[in-house]
Amino acid sequence: MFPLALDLAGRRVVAVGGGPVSARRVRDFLAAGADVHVVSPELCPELEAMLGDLTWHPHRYRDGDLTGAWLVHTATGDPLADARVAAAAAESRIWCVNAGRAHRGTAAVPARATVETHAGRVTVAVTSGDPRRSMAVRDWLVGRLPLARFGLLPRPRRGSLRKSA
Ligand SMILES: C[C@@]1(CC(=O)O)c2cc3[nH]c(cc4nc(cc5[nH]c(cc(n2)[C@H]1CCC(=O)O)[C@@](C)(CC(=O)O)[C@@H]5CCC(=O)O)C(CC(=O)O)=C4CCC(=O)O)c(CCC(=O)O)c3CC(=O)O
Ligand SMILES: NC(=O)C1=CN([C@@H]2O[C@H](COP(=O)(O)OP(=O)(O)OC[C@H]3O[C@@H](n4cnc5c(N)ncnc54)[C@H](O)[C@@H]3O)[C@@H](O)[C@H]2O)C=CC1
Repeated sequence: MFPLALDLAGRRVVAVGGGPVSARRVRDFLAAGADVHVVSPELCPELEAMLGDLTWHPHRYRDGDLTGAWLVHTATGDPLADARVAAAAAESRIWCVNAGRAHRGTAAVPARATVETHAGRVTVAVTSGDPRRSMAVRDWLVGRLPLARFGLLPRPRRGSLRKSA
């Protein structure tokens, strides 16, 4: 895997599936300023609460739903549906996170944490292929960041050390 930082601002991200895993990632896509479209016949309460900030397509995934997307995320709980989404994304050369099957997508979400400093945000991202290990390494690293060594001052405010996941 090759780590990249994506500028999602104003860009269409299509999330297929309306459950808690989709909700967790959609929350962060929205925080990054993405134009989020959710394709799912139903939404969990966390996604319902975000309805004012996203476009909901209330049906099961079908051909054409990925049109215009820069990034696709699929978490339907149905391996066949996820595989269909991932295959359509690959066909159109759109990066796709397949949350149900790590090795059937073309991208993965690393464990992340953002520290606010006087000079802006510093984000730590860890990927290892094993989410629990990545979370543990992320927690260890971010708890020990020697900001002063880099001439940075922590900017203490509510949520200044935010695990984004
Ligand atoms: C490959 C990857 C692809 C992708 O991006 O989706 C992937 C795949 C899978 N995750 C699964 C399970 C869980 N994942 C989490 C949590 C996180 N998962 C994240 C990333 C990734 N998960 C990508 C790898 C990134 C890397 O390289 O490390 C984190 C780091 C980032 C984020 O989500 O933002 C986030 C940290 C949240 C935080 O920071 O707090 C938890 C814990 C929880 O939910 O509390 C569980 C339950 C575990 C348990 O129960 O033990 C399953 C099995 C599903 C099943 O079997 O049903 C698969 C599928 C598979 O492995 O095939
Ligand atoms: N990558 C990760 O970090 C993690 C991944 N998972 C995996 O993510 C997947 C989803 O998990 P949850 O959100 O808990 O599942 P869930 O079953 O609660 O939600 C699935 C959602 O997808 C919708 N859906 C089902 N078929 C669809 C289709 N054909 N088109 C569009 N939407 C469809 C459902 O209506 C529901 O809203 C599971 O495969 C789970 O194993 C679970 C934990 C963490």
